[in-house]
Amino acid sequence: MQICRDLPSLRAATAALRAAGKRLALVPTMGALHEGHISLVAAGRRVADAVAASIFVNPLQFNPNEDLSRYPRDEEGDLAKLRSAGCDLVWMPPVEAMYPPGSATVIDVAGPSAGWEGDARPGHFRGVATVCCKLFQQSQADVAAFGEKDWQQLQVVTRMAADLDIPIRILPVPTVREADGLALSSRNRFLSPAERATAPVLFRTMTAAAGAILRGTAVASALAEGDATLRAAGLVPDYFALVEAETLKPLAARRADGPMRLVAAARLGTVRLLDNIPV
Ligand SMILES: Nc1ncnc2c1ncn2[C@@H]1O[C@H](COP(=O)(O)OP(=O)(O)OP(=O)(O)O)[C@@H](O)[C@H]1O
Ligand SMILES: CC(C)(CO)[C@@H](O)C(=O)[O-]
Ligand code: BAL
Repeated sequence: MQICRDLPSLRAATAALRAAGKRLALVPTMGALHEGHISLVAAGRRVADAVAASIFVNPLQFNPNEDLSRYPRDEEGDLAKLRSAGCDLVWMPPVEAMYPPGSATVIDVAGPSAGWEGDARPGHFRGVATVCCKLFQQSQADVAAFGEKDWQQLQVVTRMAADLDIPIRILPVPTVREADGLALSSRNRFLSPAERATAPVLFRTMTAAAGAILRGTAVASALAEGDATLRAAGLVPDYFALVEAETLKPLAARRADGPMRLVAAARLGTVRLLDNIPV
């Protein structure tokens, strides 16, 4: 497994793969890797000949009041996991290599960036879209794997790549969950044992609300009941909503003309849990 920390060495490594006729899959991450990330590497391996993972905690997608400084980092553990997952290349640039002095270009994706995470974390998707566009250009990958766990991010990145005519396929990968339903996330390590025991209520409540909507319960009452269940369990929801799957536009009633998604974010102690399921 080759480790690249500067752009010339990444370019040389990917050029060699292309010269050998290999298709490259990119797995963008912020490190602190878990089985969710490893499933992205496995998905990449299924559709390409080589997999490059990036590890970069992107300051541009954090607000000043957010948890950039306490974002978990574990370079040694991450590299060991990627090696045993069969990853071929790791791109881990320092911040100055990603954003050299004088950098002045950002990417704003309207449409799916609006609302939900876009409201809760102003500027977040500008940072995500900008760094993903740079990662696509730097790696020249054929495919990029993204987890469905960050559903809105997946739609923003898909829209951005299409709008900017970037020749890359965005590959969605299903959410990996603990046995009790909690979606794996690097931030779960900050849950206390009591909070960890409570956390699966989010997935259970979403599943119940999706079932109620499919059985014909009015969308507003299914969502209100879900919100109340979360609050009763000690979570503080930022949102609990039914949306059009691709545009993230809120739905006040079931749609018959395309896929729907239930999206939710809720705070539990100092941790913000994020999840979504199809309806
Ligand atoms: N449980 C999961 N199942 C599938 N993919 C996941 C899962 N968790 C994260 N991913 C995907 O891994 C990629 C990198 O995500 P990231 O490094 O932010 O991990 P994370 O665990 O979501 O961390 P955090 O939520 O604390 O930021 C994204 O495409 C994300 O959707
Ligand atoms: C896609 C990503 C690696 C961009 O920094 C990040 O938002 C993440 O880890 O989901
Ligand atoms: N998974 C999205 C990365 C972030 O929380 O900033």
